[in-house]
Amino acid sequence: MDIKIIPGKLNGEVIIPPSKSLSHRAIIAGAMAKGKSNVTNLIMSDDIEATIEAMEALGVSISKGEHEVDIEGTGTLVRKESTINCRESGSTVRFLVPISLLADGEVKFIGEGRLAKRPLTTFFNIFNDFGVKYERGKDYLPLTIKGKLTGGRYKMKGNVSSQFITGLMYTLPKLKEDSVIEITTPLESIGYVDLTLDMLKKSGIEIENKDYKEFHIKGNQEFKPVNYRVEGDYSQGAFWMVAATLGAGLDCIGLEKDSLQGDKEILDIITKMGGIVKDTTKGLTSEFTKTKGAVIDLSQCPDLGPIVTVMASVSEGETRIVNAQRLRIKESDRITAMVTELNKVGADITETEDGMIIRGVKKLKGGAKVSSWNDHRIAMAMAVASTQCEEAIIIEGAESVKKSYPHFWDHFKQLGGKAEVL
Ligand SMILES: O=C(O)C1=C[C@@H](OP(=O)(O)O)[C@@H](O)[C@H](O)C1
Ligand SMILES: C=C(OP(=O)(O)O)C(=O)O
Repeated sequence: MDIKIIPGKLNGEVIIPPSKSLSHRAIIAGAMAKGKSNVTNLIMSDDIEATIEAMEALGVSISKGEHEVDIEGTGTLVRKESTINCRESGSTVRFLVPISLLADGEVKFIGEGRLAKRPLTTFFNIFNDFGVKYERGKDYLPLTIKGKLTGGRYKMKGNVSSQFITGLMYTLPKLKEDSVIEITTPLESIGYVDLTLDMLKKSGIEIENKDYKEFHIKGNQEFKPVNYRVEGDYSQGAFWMVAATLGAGLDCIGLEKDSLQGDKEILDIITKMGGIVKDTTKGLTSEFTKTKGAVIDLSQCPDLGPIVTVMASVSEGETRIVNAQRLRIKESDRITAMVTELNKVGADITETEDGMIIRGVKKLKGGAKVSSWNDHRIAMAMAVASTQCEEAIIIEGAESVKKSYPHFWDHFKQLGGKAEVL
C-alpha cells in the first residue's frame, strides 16, 4: 500500500497504543499459569496475534475480545499444533522457542518477511549444549525442534538480543532443576529484561538478578494467574513525542511516568537535544524547539533509532548515533534504511559501522517516493519526517505498520495528517 502525504502540521490528542513488549509478556505469563487470567488494553496487531496463536498451539485456551484476552491455563503446555507461525515477530519466536520445549513432541517454527534472517544462533548453541534436536533451513527458519531442556548453566552474549534471555526466563522456572543464565558480554536492551523480571515477579516467579551478569532461577516454580492492564507504549509514543518536538501540537495520552520501558529514554534524548518535555492535563507533550545535534547511544533502546534519526536530520549541527549495530538485525537493516530513505528527501546522513553521522538541515525537501523496507518503524518514522518536508512524499509499504500499530494511519489522519492511499 502506497500512501502520499502532503506536509502539514499535526494537532490534537493521541491515545498511545499499549506496549507491544508488555502485551507479549502479560499474555504469555497468563498462559503459563494454572487458572484464569485477563489482560486488557490490548491491540490485536500482527505480532500480538502471533503470540496468542502460538500459546494456543501449545494447548492454552485464549478467548479474544477487541482489546482484551481471557486466558484459561492449566499450568502445563501440551502441543496441539505441530507448526507455530511467528509471522514477523522476533519477540514471539525468541520467547516461544524455549517455552515450546516444555511441551512434549516436535514443533516447527516458521515466520514471514525478514524473520527467517534474524539470528537464532544463541539457541542453537544451547540446543547443542543440552542435547535438544533441531533442524533449520538455509536461514534460521523454518526451525524444527524436539527434546527437553534441563536445569543448568545457560551462557550467552548480551549484545545480540535480550529476547533470548526473556524466553529462557519464562521457561527455566518450570524445570525441575535450578538454573543460571550467564551473560558473557555487557547486556544491551537491558530495559526489556527489566520488563520480563517485573512481569514474572507479578506472576509469582522469583529470579535473582546478579547485576545483569547472572540470573539465578530456582526450578519447580509455578506461574500465578494475572489480571493485567497494559500501559502505553513508549516505542510508539516516541513517534508522536518527536513530532511534537518538531512542531506538532500533540498531547500524548497513556504513557506512564514510572514505566520500566527502556524506550522511555526518548524523553531524555529529546531533552538532551534541546527539547522541552512537559506534562499536560491529560498526558505528555514536548514543546516545539530548535533541537541541536548530540551523541546518542542506542545500545539500550534500539527501537528508537528510526525516529531519533528523523529528529537529528533537522536538528542544528551534527548528531552521531553510536552503538546501534543491532539495528541491522531488526525487521530491516534500520541503519541503511534510514540513511537511504531520509537522504532521498534531502537529509545529509552518512552510515557508519555501528550507526550514523547526521548533519542537520533546516528543512527536508521531500518530493520523493520512499520505502518502508516493510518495516513498521521505518514507515512511522518517515510519516513524521513528512511533517518536516517542503514537498509531498510517497511511502511505499505503508501497511507495514500493522505489525505493531495497525491504526497508526487513522491516528495520523485524525491529527490532521494529509495522507492519501494511492
Ligand atoms: O523483548 C522485547 O519486547 C523486545 C526487545 C528488543 O529486542 P532486542 O532485545 O533484540 O534489542 C526490541 O527491539 C523489540 O522491539 C522488543
Ligand atoms: C524489532 C521489533 O520487534 P520484534 O523484535 O519483536 O520483531 C520492533 O518492534 O521494532
